[in-house]
Amino acid sequence: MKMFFSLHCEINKSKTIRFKMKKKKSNLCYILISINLIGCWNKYRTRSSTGKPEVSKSIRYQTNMAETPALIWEHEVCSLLKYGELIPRLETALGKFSNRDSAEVIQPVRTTVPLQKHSGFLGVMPCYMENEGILCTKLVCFYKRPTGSTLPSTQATVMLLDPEYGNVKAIMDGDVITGMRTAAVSAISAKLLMCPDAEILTILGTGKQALSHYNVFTEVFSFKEVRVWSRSKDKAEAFAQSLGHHVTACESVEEAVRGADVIVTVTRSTVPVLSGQWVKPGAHVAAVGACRPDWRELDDTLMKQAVVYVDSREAAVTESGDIILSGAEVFAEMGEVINGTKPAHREKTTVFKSLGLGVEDAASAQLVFDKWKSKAM
Ligand SMILES: NC(=O)C1=CN([C@@H]2O[C@H](COP(=O)(O)OP(=O)(O)OC[C@H]3O[C@@H](n4cnc5c(N)ncnc54)[C@H](O)[C@@H]3O)[C@@H](O)[C@H]2O)C=CC1
Ligand SMILES: O=C(O)C1=NCCCC1
Repeated sequence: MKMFFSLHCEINKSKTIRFKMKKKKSNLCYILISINLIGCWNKYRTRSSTGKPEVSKSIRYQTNMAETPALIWEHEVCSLLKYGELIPRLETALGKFSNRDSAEVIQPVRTTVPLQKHSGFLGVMPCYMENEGILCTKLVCFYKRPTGSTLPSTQATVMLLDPEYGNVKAIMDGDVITGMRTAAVSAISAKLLMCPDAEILTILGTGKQALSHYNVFTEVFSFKEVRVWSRSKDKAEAFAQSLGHHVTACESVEEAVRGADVIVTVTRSTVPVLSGQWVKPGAHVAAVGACRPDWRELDDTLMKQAVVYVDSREAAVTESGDIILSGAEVFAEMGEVINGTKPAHREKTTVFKSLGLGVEDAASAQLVFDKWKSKAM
């Protein structure tokens, strides 16, 4: 085995020898690979019989045989991901993203494939963080569901890859990651942009994102009052009751947002639901829905009176109907505020338009994987 291996390396290293021995090399490589595979399989079998089906990295190097990817299910992601650890990782990731240094983050605007027959989209969200050795992609389907539909409006899967070998290291549930990282980023926006004495939180929408936003906002901040609104009063009441007695269900958007210091919009609406005329001057709005260029949650009045922050400038002018159709100017990325290169106008009415970034998924997935590995050891 040893003799064959060194010969193999020589051939790989020297282009001249490769060229001269071309015919021989391909035959030889064939034999070498076969022998390596047999060697590898023997090692694999030995380990399997001891209960640990893993191929060592050196064997993988010779054969390009990958370890079996870890499968991390929803309940595991749920038990591993905690806002206390997630928020600092996301702050770092957003700061790096806004540096536009390709060794830190390469993350294009997501590719979106229309699923016309099903009124939905497949979003492909890759991200490479070279300095941290993180290569990740999320696949997320999201839909415009009709009223009363019980089908999920978003479903996601996240894949972590080894950037050197190209194999998949882990496939994990993406729904909990999407719920938690989106809410955590909104909480970061509020930490930076809401008035320091904020007392009233309003959540418009009562779905998955509404719940994750309620969870993180009440974990990180101490609001005196929480209000929720849904198009159906019954739904708003059921949601409020599921959260506890201190949450008020409101009949109209206006009633829910008047006087609120922080407003979270997490609806599937494609037309404006929140009007600037109801928003208290100095309030902070975290706008999470309306992630298509022709979808809206916020009206022109609000978009024009607010200082607009985004997660990504490129994504904002490609994907956000609220920004594109209102003609509002983007003032800064959240990462620029984190880096101190743009100010946080806490005293003004602010909108954080969230679209969701692959870099947020990458940072979250790496955190899940690190914790999963340390638990498995
Ligand atoms: N910015 C980001 O990173 C992310 C954004 N999203 C978006 O956030 C929004 C909420 O997502 P989920 O909570 O997962 O969805 P969900 O389906 O669980 O909840 C949606 C809520 O919106 C309400 N709703 C539906 N149509 C409405 C309308 N026309 N007007 C007012 N309310 C309406 C529903 O009753 C429900 O309360 C979606 O638009 C989704 O695409 C989702 C994930 C990440
Ligand atoms: O970032 C995400 O994940 C999503 N963004 C907008 C639409 C649904 C998923």
